Amino acid sequence: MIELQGLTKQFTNGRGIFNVTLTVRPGEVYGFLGPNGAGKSTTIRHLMGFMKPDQGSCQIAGLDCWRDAAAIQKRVGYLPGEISFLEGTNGLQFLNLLAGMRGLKSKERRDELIERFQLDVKSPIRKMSKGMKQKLGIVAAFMHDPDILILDEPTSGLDPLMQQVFIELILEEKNKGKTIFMSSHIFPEIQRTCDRVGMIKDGRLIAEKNIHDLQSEQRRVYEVEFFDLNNANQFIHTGFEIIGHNGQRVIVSIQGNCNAFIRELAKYEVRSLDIHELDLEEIFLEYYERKEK
Ligand SMILES: Nc1ncnc2c1ncn2[C@@H]1O[C@H](COP(=O)(O)OP(=O)(O)OP(=O)(O)O)[C@@H](O)[C@H]1O
Repeated sequence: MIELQGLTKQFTNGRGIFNVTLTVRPGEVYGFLGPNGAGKSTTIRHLMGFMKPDQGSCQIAGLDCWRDAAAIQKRVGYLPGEISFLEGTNGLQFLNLLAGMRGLKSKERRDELIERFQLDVKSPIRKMSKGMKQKLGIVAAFMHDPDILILDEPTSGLDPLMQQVFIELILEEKNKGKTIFMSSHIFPEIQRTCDRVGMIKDGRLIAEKNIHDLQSEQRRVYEVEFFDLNNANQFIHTGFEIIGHNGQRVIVSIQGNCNAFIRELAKYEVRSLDIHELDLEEIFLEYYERKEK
């Protein structure tokens, strides 16, 4: 549904995106992760046809993002990273203007979204807070019920309650079979909504993972407290990766299958066992660190 093929854009300062190739399948929610300045917005601007690639191409639903930009902008629900609004309008006037441009007749979906996000649409846009403007941008992106959504840091500026409302909206859209590409810094929302994640760093896609694979290949950290100090001392020489040891307490890191570890542990009297599962943020940092070595 969304295809990027060797997408490259180098700015005069040498920064940009380089040879980005990825595919988002119909009905998939794809999370695009990366630190500040990694190239997420630049990639998204190419998808929306606002930038012409130096090399490579991108397509949405068979349309070329640069050549067929107008058709893409009409079809796709887009939330920019930084939204520019028309001066002197209020929220409702802005939404009406967009609805007019899209030839949108029904106001039902729009009003439902306004209600959900508790948006005061009568308020002049210049008086709106960052979060209010973000909610207005979300309503604008979703109100024409598009089957493809491209969202640049969609929850930026939203409070935790509204982040939750947003996650529920994404899950609903996903159930309806929508194709969603979204960039984010916020790991729990990616973890809860996305099927696959791509990680971009310095303009290059450094990893692409199915969210379940990412979770299953992840490392777990076990904190074991033995009854007997001798047992603890014995255990640390059995070949497992020990990342901490203090008296009867031993901290062990296990990648993947934990059977051998459980079998070894069963030989001792154990007072307590705590398991710490790395969350997506920690996994992501591990990936970055590995790539740096
Ligand atoms: N028009 C431009 N001219 C020159 N450099 C640019 C331009 N747009 C982006 N860049 C540079 O390209 C790199 C990628 O920027 P981009 O905005 O795509 O990053 P991002 O991943 O969206 O970051 P953030 O999370 O901070 O929004 C940055 O180093 C940025 O300074």
